[in-house]
Amino acid sequence: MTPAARVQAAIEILDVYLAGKPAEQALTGWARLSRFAGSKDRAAVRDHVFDALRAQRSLAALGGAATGRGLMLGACRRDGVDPATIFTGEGHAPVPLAAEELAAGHLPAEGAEALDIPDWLWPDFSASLGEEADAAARTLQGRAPVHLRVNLAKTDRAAAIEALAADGVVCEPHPGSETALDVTEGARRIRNSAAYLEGRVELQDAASQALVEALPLTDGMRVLDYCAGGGGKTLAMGARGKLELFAYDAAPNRMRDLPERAARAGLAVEILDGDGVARRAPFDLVLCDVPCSGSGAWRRAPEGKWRLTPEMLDDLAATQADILDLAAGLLAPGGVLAYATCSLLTRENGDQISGFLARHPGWRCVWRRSWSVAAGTDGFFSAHLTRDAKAS
Ligand SMILES: C[S@@+](CC[C@H](N)C(=O)[O-])C[C@H]1O[C@@H](n2cnc3c(N)ncnc32)[C@H](O)[C@@H]1O
Repeated sequence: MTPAARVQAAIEILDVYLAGKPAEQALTGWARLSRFAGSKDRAAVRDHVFDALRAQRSLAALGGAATGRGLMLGACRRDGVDPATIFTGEGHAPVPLAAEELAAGHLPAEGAEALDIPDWLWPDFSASLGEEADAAARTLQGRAPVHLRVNLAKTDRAAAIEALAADGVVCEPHPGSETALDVTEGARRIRNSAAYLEGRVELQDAASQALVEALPLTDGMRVLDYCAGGGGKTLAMGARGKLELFAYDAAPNRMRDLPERAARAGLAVEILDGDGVARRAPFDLVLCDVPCSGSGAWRRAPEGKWRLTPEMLDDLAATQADILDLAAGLLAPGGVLAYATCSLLTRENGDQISGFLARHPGWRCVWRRSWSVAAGTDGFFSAHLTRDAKAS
């Protein structure tokens, strides 16, 4: 495919997304009908689509329309590419721009539009991040780094770097965590590398790893990952010591790959349903990596930024509080309730902790930390809560 044909494919996919289909499904639908597209074409089209989604609002302003063509025209204008070289109408290129399209478009207004944050969220976003708000929003307009977690139960960082390099994946240690690698070249080869296939490394953001590194885990502990999802943090916890590991998720289907991933990592994880959680309680540590806005990870999942509504945020906040209240009842005396989000919003972070402490006298927060996207990781928040011995 020519560069212009790739842009035309992105335009078509973006139109399907803008009509309401999730971007991944729109991409898969296009790929199915486009057997002629090679792997480089597919990767380039995907990059166009996700680059446009991260900056959907500002590109629509620059391109004069919230359509596939408007977004890709906005991208040309933003990147200093002459649109006439792409919108040529030759072969599979986008048809030439009409006079109205050429005349449309404006510089995005300073603030939420230029920074690609929904208007309704901007007050919350800027209050949560203070002086860092603009820089964080700008970071979220760009691509996310690719990080790996070295499974210390199987190898060490230096050996993992060497093994990955042999398969064309170039990495360097990431300062955010002792297990983290920053992939600087060859990210698309990771899934076929021997180190990945043999469970010596896993894909995981460095802040996720640091959050698990901070958990007070010691051998023999009974640990429940209460919102386990795909189990990224379950496995990271398992690599930290000889734990009795349990995983639960309200959507059990999300844990479907966990047994295979655990086996690859050399770990045993008992998957529980709701009754199983009650039966196997109490636990020494319960990690609640709760459902959230995902605002700290909007570089990876930019659709979340545009699909989030005030009502969804209200529902998420209520669920987060419910999960904390329920998980508190699953702990053994002296146990630790660990809360985590990949959110940048105070409402989902510090406010949840103060709300919990207000509802549960006798509990205190013994540790908390935020990770900013400016530090080259996803944005995360985590806090550890425990109950005073007298109150147990
Ligand atoms: C942020 S994701 C977890 C990601 C996962 N810990 C990881 O590291 O890959 C949040 C998870 O919480 C689950 N969830 C949502 N509501 C829940 C609830 N009320 N109780 C338990 N899990 C819930 C979702 O299905 C989702 O998988």
